[in-house]
Amino acid sequence: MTLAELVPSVGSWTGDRVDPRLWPRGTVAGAGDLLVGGVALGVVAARFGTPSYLLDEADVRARCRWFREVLPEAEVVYAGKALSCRAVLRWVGEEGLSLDVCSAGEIAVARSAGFPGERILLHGNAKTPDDLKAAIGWGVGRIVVDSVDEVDRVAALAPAGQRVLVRVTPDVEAGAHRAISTGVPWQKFGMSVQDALEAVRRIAARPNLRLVGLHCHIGSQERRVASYELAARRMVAVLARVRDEHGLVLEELDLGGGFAVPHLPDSDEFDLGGYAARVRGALRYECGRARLPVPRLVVEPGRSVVANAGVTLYRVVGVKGPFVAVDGGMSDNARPSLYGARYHARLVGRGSTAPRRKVTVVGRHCEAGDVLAEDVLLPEDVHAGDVLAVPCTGAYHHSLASNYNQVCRPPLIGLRDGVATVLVRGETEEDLLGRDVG
Ligand SMILES: Cc1ncc(COP(=O)(O)O)c(C=O)c1O
Ligand SMILES: N[C@@H](CCCC[NH3+])C(=O)O
Repeated sequence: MTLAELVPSVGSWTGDRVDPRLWPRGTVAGAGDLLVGGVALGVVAARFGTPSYLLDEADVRARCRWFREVLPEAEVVYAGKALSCRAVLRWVGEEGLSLDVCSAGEIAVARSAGFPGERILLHGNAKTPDDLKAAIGWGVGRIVVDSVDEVDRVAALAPAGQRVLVRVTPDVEAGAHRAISTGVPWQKFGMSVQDALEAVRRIAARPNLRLVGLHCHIGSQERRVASYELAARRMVAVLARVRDEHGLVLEELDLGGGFAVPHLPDSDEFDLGGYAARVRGALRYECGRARLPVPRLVVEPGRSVVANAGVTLYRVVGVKGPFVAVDGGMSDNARPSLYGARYHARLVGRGSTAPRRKVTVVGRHCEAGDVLAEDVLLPEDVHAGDVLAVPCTGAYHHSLASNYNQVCRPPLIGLRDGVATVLVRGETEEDLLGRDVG
């Protein structure tokens, strides 16, 4: 499907304003529809059905370049848990990013995409023997050790010279929700400074392991640059203790990801320029004070690479009072129910001059909490059969999708230069029944 086939008059695509922070860059409104990646959303809904996840390739690539340009001194590692499929891994790999994985399954996708093992980091608080074997089988560059007793498990399987990092909990409270705050002592990831020093001691005693750095990830959907700056300062203090107590000067400092993305119109983008300046300054200052060389910075963005490049299309099934019910829900977007996340929605595929009213877009699942978007303004004449587009759905939607109520998971459609391509096909009832062998 080409742009020319879809859009008879590109000149008419200049209608109402589309918030460029919320929708994929280059999204154009007009003629009652939105053009994303050069493709009209109403046409995509008709061709591929609903619900469908859409992903703008140019936008994903632009966001990869944004990280590399703003942080030229850093290694940028895409956190594949946000959205992992072969096409996306090829795009981020071509844009020069490394990759963070946390399971044998994610390694299988990376392998199948031909993502070089050398540029992969393995994470996980409970890496199974299969995860470790898959990682080592693909020759992953680095393994991030998450506990003291994991050192022995990694060492038992690792080849000579395996590079490792130690994950530290810097006691910085961050993240938009308790469930995604990962830098504090009361959650399961990483180690206290004391345990990290013990892990360093054990790693140093293992001839096949080479400790190259420390890691922390303070949380997700974090807006405050100051939280990262604090984490950077605390991590340099740990680097200094590793040097003082073990005589090791580590070359890398991985400060993780978690950079917040805008979910609603007019919300701010993460201040990546401010992050670069303040983290850079903090590292220089603290390393100078501790007489340490400034380590190579590693960052691990997931959502900020793919979230706003994604849009989900739903078809309205019915309207009841304030509720507009659609043909998807918590099986394709678990985030409102998991984290109280809020979303925007917009009518696409047809224009409407009807006055707007505040509605709640709800899903089709058997849960009262199956709410996709609260308090959104939609035209009063929205009715069954209409198509709604929900932006900011590229991260942790496809990857968190389920078959709740035996609903099939939607396809993932790539959009680029006016062409829509299936990246991951939608599930069918045959897929569901194929596993049910009892
Ligand atoms: C270790 C690690 N790195 C990076 C990320 C990426 O986070 P986000 O997608 O919020 O950038 C996560 C997930 O929160 C993580 O656990
Ligand atoms: N899945 C979460 C974030 C956790 C990411 C991994 N530590 C989200 O949707 O925001």
